[in-house]
Amino acid sequence: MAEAPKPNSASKNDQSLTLEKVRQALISQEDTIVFRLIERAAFPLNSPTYHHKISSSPSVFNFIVKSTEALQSQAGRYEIPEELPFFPENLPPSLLPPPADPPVLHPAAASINLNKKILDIYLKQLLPLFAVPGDDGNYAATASSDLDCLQAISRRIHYGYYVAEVKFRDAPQDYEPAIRAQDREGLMKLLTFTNVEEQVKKRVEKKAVIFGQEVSLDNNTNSVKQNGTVNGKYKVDPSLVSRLYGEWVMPLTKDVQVEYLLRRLD
Ligand SMILES: O=C(O)C(=O)C[C@]1(C(=O)O)C=C[C@@H](O)C=C1
Repeated sequence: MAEAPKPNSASKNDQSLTLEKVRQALISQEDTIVFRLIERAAFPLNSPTYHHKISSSPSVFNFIVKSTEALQSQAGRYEIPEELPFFPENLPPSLLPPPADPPVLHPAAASINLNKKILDIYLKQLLPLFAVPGDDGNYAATASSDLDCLQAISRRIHYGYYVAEVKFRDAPQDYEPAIRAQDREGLMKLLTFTNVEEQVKKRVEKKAVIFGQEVSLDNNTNSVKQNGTVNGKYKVDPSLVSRLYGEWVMPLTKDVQVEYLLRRLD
């Protein structure tokens, strides 16, 4: 029986890997990222989350993330190539049998992990932009919401493995010379589509407008005007979501692609 399509992931079936499907998966992941940012923005910054010691951990954030990752590792989360832990040290192994499907990616993917950088950017640059100052005491829920955001963003960025793989398979003659020359700049140029990036930024901004509206029963709810400008107050600032993609998510996805391609012929 044919498998139902999985729009959030194009990785399951080797034969079905096309650039269109991979891009479709990235579009679907945008929804997850925007919703999770909206959830996080419902809490204030709650800065004690990041420095209140708990048990042997330096913070509630650290405690929640490490404990959740240990549990999810046992349930097989990190057997999926694009799912990467933020604290990989001493994780318990998966209790599930290894995946039966043949691997889609070159083994080099396993050596590319930008999570340290993603975590640093998230905590130092993103959070202060998305979360309003304040402290409501909900530290565990805040940390858990942070992990939801981080996992969705990290997964999207490491999905660059599949984008790179499909681009390589579609045009090995274009990519091989740059790979052999280990030409990062050349590879970056080959895999960049400025028009697609502009569409992504516009679409995520629009999603933040649509998903982040206050819904009320009167007629004065926020609206997208016909000229594309927006009206009203949103749960997460739509221009920030566009900026998140333009300054961090897409550049890091491209870094993953370059790193993967550099090793693709090993
Ligand atoms: O769609 C692609 O071709 C991608 O490589 C993905 C992506 C992105 O991160 O959204 C990255 C680089 C391209 O310039 C356009 C978009």
